Amino acid sequence: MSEAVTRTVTTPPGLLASLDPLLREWLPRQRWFAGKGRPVTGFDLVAATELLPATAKLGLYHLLVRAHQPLQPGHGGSEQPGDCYQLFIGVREALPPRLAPALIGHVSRGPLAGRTVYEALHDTRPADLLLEALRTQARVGGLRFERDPRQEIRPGLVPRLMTVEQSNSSVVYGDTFILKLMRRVVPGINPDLELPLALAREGCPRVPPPTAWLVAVAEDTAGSSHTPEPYVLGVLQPFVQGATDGWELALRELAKGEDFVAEARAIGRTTAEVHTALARALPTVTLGHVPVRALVDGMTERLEAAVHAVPALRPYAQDLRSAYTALDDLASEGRTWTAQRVHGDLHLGQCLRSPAGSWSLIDFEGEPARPLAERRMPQPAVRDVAGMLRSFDYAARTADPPQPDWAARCRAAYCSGYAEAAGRDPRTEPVLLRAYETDKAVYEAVYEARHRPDWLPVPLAALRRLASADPT
Ligand SMILES: Nc1ncnc2c1ncn2[C@@H]1O[C@H](COP(=O)(O)OP(=O)(O)O)[C@@H](O)[C@H]1O
Ligand SMILES: O=P(O)(O)O[C@H]1O[C@H](CO)[C@@H](O[C@H]2O[C@H](CO)[C@@H](O)[C@H](O)[C@H]2O)[C@H](O)[C@H]1O
Repeated sequence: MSEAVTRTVTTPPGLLASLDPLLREWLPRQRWFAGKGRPVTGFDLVAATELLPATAKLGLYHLLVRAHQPLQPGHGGSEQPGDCYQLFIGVREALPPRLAPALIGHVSRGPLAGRTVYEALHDTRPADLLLEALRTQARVGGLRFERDPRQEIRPGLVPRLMTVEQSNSSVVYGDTFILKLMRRVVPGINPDLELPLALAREGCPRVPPPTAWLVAVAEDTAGSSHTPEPYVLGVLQPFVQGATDGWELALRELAKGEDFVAEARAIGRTTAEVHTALARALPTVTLGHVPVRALVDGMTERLEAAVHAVPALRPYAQDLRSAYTALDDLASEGRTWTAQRVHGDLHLGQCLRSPAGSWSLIDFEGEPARPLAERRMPQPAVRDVAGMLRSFDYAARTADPPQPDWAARCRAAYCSGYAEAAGRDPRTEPVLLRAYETDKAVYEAVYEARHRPDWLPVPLAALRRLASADPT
């Protein structure tokens, strides 16, 4: 094992002020920027670490910045603290043409005046530096690069930034590892590291085990906690070579007019294996009437907020509420459910099939918009099942004409596969399943209205079905 490299570093005063006007314009254009639709009016520096001095030919700064954004209209027009983002700022005299898409801008004042700054993850040297820091377990300023000492990282793997649509940014190293760098970050334990680590300890082969990770200790004055909790900023894990994700595969089969039942069954088995391992690895709790009431209240609140944000939901709202009250009624009759840690945002895109045909699950951070504490709470495993059932429906609706029978066959096969591996069939819990499917489709309606309005009819069609007396 290599010795940890510890460096203390200082960053030039006035660094953020000099970048401010450029970042205000650049940040909202990034796919991973969570505050779309509201301008950025300024920044607070949460942490800054110099990874390469800007005095050299190539400089590199690691920044955690909190973006100020005015509140939505109707909230008095004042500003809220806003989200904290992880940025990798490269500094050069001028950008070579291959880095043109990475340009942030030309700095006109302050310590970097006259230099060009850019998104450094596009560049080989900064990406190399991150892997090397993880390999050597470096400590730089408040940044801690850590790794599982049992896993080897070969030096010199060639990096490439992934170009897929994603909520964070990932760099693939030599088709051997993938480093996911979180963008919107909050202090505290991130389930995207916590759950794969717990699954690796259980020996669950269905989730790539974290090889190394990056955390930061930073005092954030906007945070409520006085003892600063570390931020989990990145996770390195083995890259599944030649993998196809379930979404891509499902669409391909649909286009060919082929069934997807064998794969749906295999994904069901995989989900159940992961759930079983999570229930062994981390605490489970029994949900009685009081916690179920809280759950139902949460679902109802999300529905009310969604109806406000997406008026097209209004005609179904009353009937959808009944999906939640039915669950509450069961709980008041004395029914209880086991809750455990779950994936939290499971859909076909989170299932990877290796060329040999085995499935893995990725991306355990949960629905990014929900608070961390909520994402880490034990929940009925049916929640993930509901997410997958929604995903088969999504896939079937991209076909022209939509293929509801295809979806129904996949949904049944998925539940059968789940039952084979878990020893319990999610369909024996129709009330719970309907409540969670409704909650997910409500989330999707808001997500689509915000990000992909053309897709809004997909969750709306599902909500129409779920609002009917027989939602099967
Ligand atoms: N271990 C892995 N092996 C191969 N590809 C992966 C792996 N992990 C993630 N990917 C690819 O990277 C994409 C983004 O990963 P994900 O964890 O879903 O990031 P995000 O949360 O930013 O959406 C996935 O859709 C998948 O294509
Ligand atoms: O990309 P993330 O994993 O953060 O998830 C978000 O985006 C997903 C879309 O990319 C969204 O998923 C919805 O669309 C999928 C098809 O593109 C479909 O398979 C899912 O079932 C559906 O929920 C996801 O909800 C959102 O959190």
